[in-house]
Amino acid sequence: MEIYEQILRDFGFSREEDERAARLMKELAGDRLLESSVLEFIRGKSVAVIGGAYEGESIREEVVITAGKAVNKVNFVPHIHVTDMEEDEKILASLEERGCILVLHAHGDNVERIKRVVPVVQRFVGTTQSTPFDRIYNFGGFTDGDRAALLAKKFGARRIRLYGFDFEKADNPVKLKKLKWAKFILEREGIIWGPVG
Ligand SMILES: Nc1ncnc2c1ncn2[C@@H]1O[C@H](COP(=O)(O)OP(=O)(O)OP(=O)(O)O)[C@@H](O)[C@H]1O
Ligand SMILES: Nc1nc2c(c(=O)[nH]1)N=C(CO)CN2
Repeated sequence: MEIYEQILRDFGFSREEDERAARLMKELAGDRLLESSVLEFIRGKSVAVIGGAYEGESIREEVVITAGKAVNKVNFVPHIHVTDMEEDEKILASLEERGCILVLHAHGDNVERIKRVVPVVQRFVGTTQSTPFDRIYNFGGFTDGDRAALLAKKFGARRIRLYGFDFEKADNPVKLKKLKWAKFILEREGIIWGPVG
């Protein structure tokens, strides 16, 4: 069984609702959806991916990708921000204005966020965790952090370093279960290995 199907079962998510959310994102964004080629600049670069447990460690990589609410913990504009839009839409609009490429993820449980965020941003890369279509992409992964790392891998990062990834640190059981999947996916992709995290 593919990982996505295992995740659907594990959490009781619905593929149909994920797909409906992705179609809604497409409808609301239309030709404001960016081609994935805007991410090609990653090729050959060292990439830092910043996760939710980030505590200000210094970053030396050429490209910085923030994941989800981790963006609230950095004091600079990342090159790319990958999110299922739990952050305030004003933050997302402001990041875009300041040159950050937004990678916005549609899933069955963030339909209200799609309706709220898509109208207030200009252009963005849209993603789904189900079947991709028509400029709604699936670069792999599940949580914001592992999706960000898989995106870096897909676009040919020379090296990927994770900051703020602590797979044991969560304030509720669902979050902990999500982090377990993130770890599993990152290990399977060879982005982390052994007893890391
Ligand atoms: N201890 C941690 N707490 C939160 N996130 C973590 C942690 N360790 C790694 N991460 C990664 O950092 C990402 C961004 O963290 P954040 O706290 O914003 O989570 P989130 O917005 O709830 O993410 P998601 O919606 O993907 O669950 C997560 O998606 C996860 O992949
Ligand atoms: N349907 C659905 N998909 C997801 C969800 C979620 O809560 N529901 N959460 C995610 C990362 O937090 C990623 N994908």
